[in-house]
Amino acid sequence: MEKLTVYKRAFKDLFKIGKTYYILFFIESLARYSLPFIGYIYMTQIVDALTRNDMTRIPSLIVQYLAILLVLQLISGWIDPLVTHEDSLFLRKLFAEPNKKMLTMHYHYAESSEVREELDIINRNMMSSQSSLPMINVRIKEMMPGLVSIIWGVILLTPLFRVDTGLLPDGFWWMRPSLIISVFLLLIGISVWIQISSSKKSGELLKALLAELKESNARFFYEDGILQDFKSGKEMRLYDLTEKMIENKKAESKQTGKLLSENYKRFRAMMVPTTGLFQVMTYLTYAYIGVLVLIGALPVALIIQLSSALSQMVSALPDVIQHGMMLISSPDELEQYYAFMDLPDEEVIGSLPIEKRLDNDYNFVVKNMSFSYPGSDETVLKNITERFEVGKKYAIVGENGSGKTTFIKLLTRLYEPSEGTIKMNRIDAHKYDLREYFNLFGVVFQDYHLVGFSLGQNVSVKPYFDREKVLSTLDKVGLGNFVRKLPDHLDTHLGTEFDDSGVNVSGGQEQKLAIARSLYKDSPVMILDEPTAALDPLTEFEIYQNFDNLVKDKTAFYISHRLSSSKFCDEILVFDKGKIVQRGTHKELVDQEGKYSELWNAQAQYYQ
Ligand SMILES: Nc1ncnc2c1ncn2[C@@H]1O[C@H](COP(=O)(O)OP(=O)(O)OP(=O)(O)O)[C@@H](O)[C@H]1O
Repeated sequence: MEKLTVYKRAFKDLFKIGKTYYILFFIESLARYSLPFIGYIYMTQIVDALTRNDMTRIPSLIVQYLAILLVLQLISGWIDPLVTHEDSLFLRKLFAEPNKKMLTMHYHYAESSEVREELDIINRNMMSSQSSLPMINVRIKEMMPGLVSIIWGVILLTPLFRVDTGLLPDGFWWMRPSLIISVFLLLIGISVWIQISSSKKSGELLKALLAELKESNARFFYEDGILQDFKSGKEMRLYDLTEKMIENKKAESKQTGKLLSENYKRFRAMMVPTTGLFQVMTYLTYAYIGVLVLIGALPVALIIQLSSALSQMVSALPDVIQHGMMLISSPDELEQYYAFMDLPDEEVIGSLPIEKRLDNDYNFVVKNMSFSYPGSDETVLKNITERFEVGKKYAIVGENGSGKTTFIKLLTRLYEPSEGTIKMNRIDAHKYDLREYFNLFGVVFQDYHLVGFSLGQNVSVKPYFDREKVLSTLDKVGLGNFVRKLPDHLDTHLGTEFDDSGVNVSGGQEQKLAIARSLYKDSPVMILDEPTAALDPLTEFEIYQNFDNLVKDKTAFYISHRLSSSKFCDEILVFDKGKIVQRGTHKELVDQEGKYSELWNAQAQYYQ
């Protein structure tokens, strides 16, 4: 993307997300920073009236001035709290954008470590407001007083153009305002150029510095995350990690602080020539205005207006230039931000609606399916061809890393096959609307996540839910009575992060909640990936016994390392190194030579 396009897009996005905030902010800034200039205008007029002995004008000038002052103060006083409120809403929305994107982008990007690292960097950049969209926002805020001063400065300096040049003494032709203003503009141009080149240098220095700090920053935020996560508290205590981490953080903060303050000093040093030049220009212009008044080419009263406008403008200029330079100094981060935001979304793929069927007749056929994870050369699934019948229970077994979970990710379309097809009811699965396709599956993954909502909301995944249905689902997984005994029943918060009256459940109970969530969804296909790993043997047995009742006439896939569980399934698929090497009932496979009997016998010997 071209630099200019990136900035245009960034401004557009900022104004889109923070439209109300910016409108209020502009009005408030205009009202607040115009106040002194209104004062200069009226002071000039009052002094002018006094010098002309025109006393009748003075009362009306004072009334006008006070009225305008009151209106402007009322506007800024009334809008100020609104701006603060809108500002915090706007920043929340702005910071949420990349995280929202993470939830809408195609899943394979969201799972890639590179993309997650990019999100981390983008979030860090955003939090520090050193780059990316929040940086532009900060610069706009910082530039605003200066911009208002410059606009007013230009307006108030216009009387210079009305100077009667005929009054200039002979030989003082060079004092013509047009010439002086041209020299003035030229000097401003030179200062801007000096400032631009020093800002460029400082930008490069800052970039080099940030690159130097990249690793230490990443470690700093990673350790921060661990220190803040109460779940890591057990290990932190038992392995005495807290002290070490705090020491590391102190050392890193010290090093970062030192590097940043050195850079700041260098930056200040670069500013010296520009600030000096602006000062000299100010003095020269004061002298010029003085001479014009002395020779009678300008009314005395205008000294107030011209000199005040000039000093405000000249002191605002270096700031505006500096912030402007900072604003255009980080296109790389913006490009990185937009490369992330432009990753394809899930919705873009597939649009066919899925017929709602009460008989759950959704069948799946996998043909010559192979798969490698994006960016990896390893073929994780190799040429799989299988047909699955509606309403059957399938066990998926195999050693670690044999491809079981990956197969489920492809079946559920979290990933697309690299080769081959998955057909659902004889149509390519990727042609279906993805949201509707996802709804076909109730899944419990190994790394399931429950969130700090109420128990009822966790099971239903909805803010308002059918309490009877949730309780009967919890009964099915053996949690009903536990929840009924809690003082707040289904409204009890899961975990105590946000609510002290919440409940911390055991690993097994969490797993039961995750199973209940997938049952409540009542999808035609159930997938349970290691759903009983944290359950005690008795509960596990109960769940298996009850499995038919739990999944009813749904098609079910059941991944488990405890092979005894596969006995409850109609068929077993045995994965080995990315291939399905055996398929059949437990009875058929256990007596056959092959991977299944090998695994079965290996496990059985521990129970003899
Ligand atoms: N996101 C990923 N990116 C790259 N490779 C991956 C990713 N997830 C899994 N793999 C690799 O794919 C292979 C199969 O992994 P998968 O999780 O499907 O195995 P599994 O049979 O479910 O294992 P386990 O029994 O340990 O859960 C492994 O070699 C794993 O390292």
